[in-house]
Amino acid sequence: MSISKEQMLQALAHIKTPVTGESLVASGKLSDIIIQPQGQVMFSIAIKAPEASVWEPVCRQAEAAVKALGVSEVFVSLTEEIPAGSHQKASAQPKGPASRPSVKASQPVEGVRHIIAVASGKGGVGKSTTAANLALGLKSLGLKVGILDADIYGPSVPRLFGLTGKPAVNADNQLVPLDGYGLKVMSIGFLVDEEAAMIWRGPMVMSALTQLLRDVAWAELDVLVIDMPPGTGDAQLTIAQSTPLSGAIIVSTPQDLALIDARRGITMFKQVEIPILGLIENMATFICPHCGQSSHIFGHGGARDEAAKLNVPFLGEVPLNMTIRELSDAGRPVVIADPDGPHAKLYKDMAQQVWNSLSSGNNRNAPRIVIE
Ligand SMILES: Nc1ncnc2c1ncn2[C@@H]1O[C@H](COP(=O)(O)OP(=O)(O)OP(=O)(O)O)[C@@H](O)[C@H]1O
Repeated sequence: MSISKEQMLQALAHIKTPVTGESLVASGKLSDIIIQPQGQVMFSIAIKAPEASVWEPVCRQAEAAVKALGVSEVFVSLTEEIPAGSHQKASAQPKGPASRPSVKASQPVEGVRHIIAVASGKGGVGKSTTAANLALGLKSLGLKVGILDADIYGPSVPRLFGLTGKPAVNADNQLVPLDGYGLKVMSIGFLVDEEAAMIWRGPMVMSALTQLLRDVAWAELDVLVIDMPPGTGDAQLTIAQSTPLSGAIIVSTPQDLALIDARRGITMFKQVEIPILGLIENMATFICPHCGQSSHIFGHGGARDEAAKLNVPFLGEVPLNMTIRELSDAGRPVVIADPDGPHAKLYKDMAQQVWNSLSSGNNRNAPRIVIE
C-alpha cells in the first residue's frame, strides 16, 4: 500500500511546535516531503540553530507519526533556517574585509576532533581517490579516521572501498558507519540510488548531509575526512558554512583551467575563514609503463607555483598512474593494496603534513560557521 503525501501531512498536522504551539504543517517550517521510488520518505524542519534541543522531540514525533502510517524508512532532520537573501550575500566573491559574512561558532560533531574537507574546483580531478588515500594515510599514522562522502550527486566512496549494503541503525537511532579497511565510512550512496539523489533540491541535499554528519555513530575519531561535491557553487559553500571544519585541502590537476577552478575553491574557503591545509597536484606526470619515460601531459608544476602565489601550503604531487586508477576502481586504494610502494608513500607523506598542521593548531578547531 502506498501512502500519499496528503496522508503524511494530515498525520504531521497533529504535531505541535514548541513555543507557539501551532501545528507543524501550518508553521511553514516543514520542507517538501520527498518519497523515494523505494518508498523511503525524507523531509526536514527548518529551525534556528540555538533552538535545536527544543525541536529534537518534534523531529522524533514527526518520524514516529509517518512511521505509524506504515512507512518503514523515514528520514527527518533539523536544518538551519537561513534568512532570505543572506545566501546570495554569502556566495558573492569577497571584495575585502567589509564584505565578509559575519561568523559565529557552533556545535562540533560529538567525538570528532577534526573535520577536514577534500575539495576541487571542478569534477574528475581525482578528489575522491585523493580523499580515500589520504584518509588511509592518516590511519597509517595510528589515528582513528572516518570518511564521509558528501558528493551527493556522484558518490564514489562505496566503489573506492568496495563497499555495498545499507548501514544499520543503532539503539540511539544513529546510522552505524561501514568499515572500510579500518576507516569508518558513510556515504549517501549506501542509502539511496544515485538517480534518486540527482533529483533532490538544495534543501533536501543539505538535510541529508546534515544527517550524514550528525546522526552517525562515528564514536571517537581523530579526523573525519569529507569528500566534497566537486565545484564551488552554493552547495559547496553551504557545506563549508554548516560544518565545523578544521581546514580544507584542494585537489587540482596541473592544467591552467583546473588551476583557475582550484583558485576559486581556495577563495571560497578563505571567504568563510576556513584554513587551507594545502593544495595537491594530481595526475601531475605520466610515467610510461613500457619505456619508463616521464611526460607532463597536463603541464607541470602549475599547482606548486599557484600554491606559492596564493600563500597556501603545497602538499605534494601524485603522478597519473594506471595502477592508482585500476586499484581505486577495483575497491582497493593504493595505500591498502601496495602499502610500501611509492604511491602509498606519497599519500602517507601528505597525510603526515596534514596531521602536523592539525595537531599544531595551525587551523581552526571546530567552530561552525553561520551566515547572519
Ligand atoms: N593519480 C591518478 N592516476 C590515474 N588515475 C587517477 C588518479 N587519480 C584519480 N584517478 C582516476 O580518475 C578517475 C576520477 O577520479 P575520482 O573519482 O577520484 O575524481 P573526482 O575528482 O572525485 O571525480 P568527481 O568529480 O566525479 O567526484 C577515476 O577513475 C580514478 O581512478
